[in-house]
Amino acid sequence: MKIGFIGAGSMGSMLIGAFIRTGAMQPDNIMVSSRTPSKLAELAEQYPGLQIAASNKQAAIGADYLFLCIKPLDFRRVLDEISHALTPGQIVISITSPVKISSLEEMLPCKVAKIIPSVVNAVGSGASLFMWGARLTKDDQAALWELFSCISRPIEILEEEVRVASDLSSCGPAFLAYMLEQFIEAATMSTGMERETATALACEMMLGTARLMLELPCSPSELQAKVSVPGGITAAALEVLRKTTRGAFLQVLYTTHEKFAEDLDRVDSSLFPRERT
Ligand SMILES: NC(=O)C1=CN([C@@H]2O[C@H](COP(=O)(O)OP(=O)(O)OC[C@H]3O[C@@H](n4cnc5c(N)ncnc54)[C@H](O)[C@@H]3O)[C@@H](O)[C@H]2O)C=CC1
Ligand SMILES: O=C(O)[C@@H]1CCC=N1
Repeated sequence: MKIGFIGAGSMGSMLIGAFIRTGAMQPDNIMVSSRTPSKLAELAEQYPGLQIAASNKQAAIGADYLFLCIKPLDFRRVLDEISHALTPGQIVISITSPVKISSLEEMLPCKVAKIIPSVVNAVGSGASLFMWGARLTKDDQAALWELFSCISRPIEILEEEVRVASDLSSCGPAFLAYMLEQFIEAATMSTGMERETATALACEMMLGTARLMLELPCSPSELQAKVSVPGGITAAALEVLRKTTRGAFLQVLYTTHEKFAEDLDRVDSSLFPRERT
């Protein structure tokens, strides 16, 4: 078994670490290439046995799975380097939303899957968003599903809904971290509570809130009702929160979708410069 990774930034390193820690991958089976050599040295030191590739092509040759953990506008260069080294039986996994499966299948001779991870997969939590390329067999799909089950909850989505799904699953941790930051800041500023205490309370609360909604299960409104004693403190404060944040997430989604539409155009022009511009 050979597993190649191209790109060892935030997501490449996260996936390698999570797969190794859960025993889903052995370091000896992994070969990584990246534009940033310091990241590669760090990974090799952290996971003895992991191999550093001299080039992207070397990481690609003979890999059963090849993860492309690079940004959308880096795809053209990397695909040009590796496309001739790939064969039909290999599986390329792209983790980036604006590069379409159809584009990858047009440019590569192998099978393709698009799987969007989330930073929270680092702790075996969160979802991974699955979109299948046309060349994958049922066995390929089952094997990828099992692999990602070790670090996340795989959820199949339509490629057309990748933006909103990524907003919830992959951008979401940043959005909620921002809101927690505001909550913690308010607690420490207004009462003088230690930041460490406020942070621990807020994090445990967030973890428990999500678990309760999934495990009980209950809807967000049911959970609000459970906590809000009639005429009590939470109900009064929720009114303030509703007024001050109304429409905030519609604005957030409007922003991500607008940026995504621009990215799709830029990626398409970079992948197919003559044909489609
Ligand atoms: N950061 C996140 O939470 C998530 C990111 N993604 C997607 O994952 C992709 C990677 O994101 P990050 O890891 O956060 O970015 P990053 O900037 O941390 O890492 C990108 C890596 O690609 C390497 N690279 C660039 N050009 C290269 C080339 N020609 N050859 C070899 N390596 C090259 C860079 O050296 C860098 O290590 C992006 O497309 C992003 O949209 C998806 C889900 C979540
Ligand atoms: O901010 C970004 O563009 C990436 C996509 C999903 C999460 N991070």
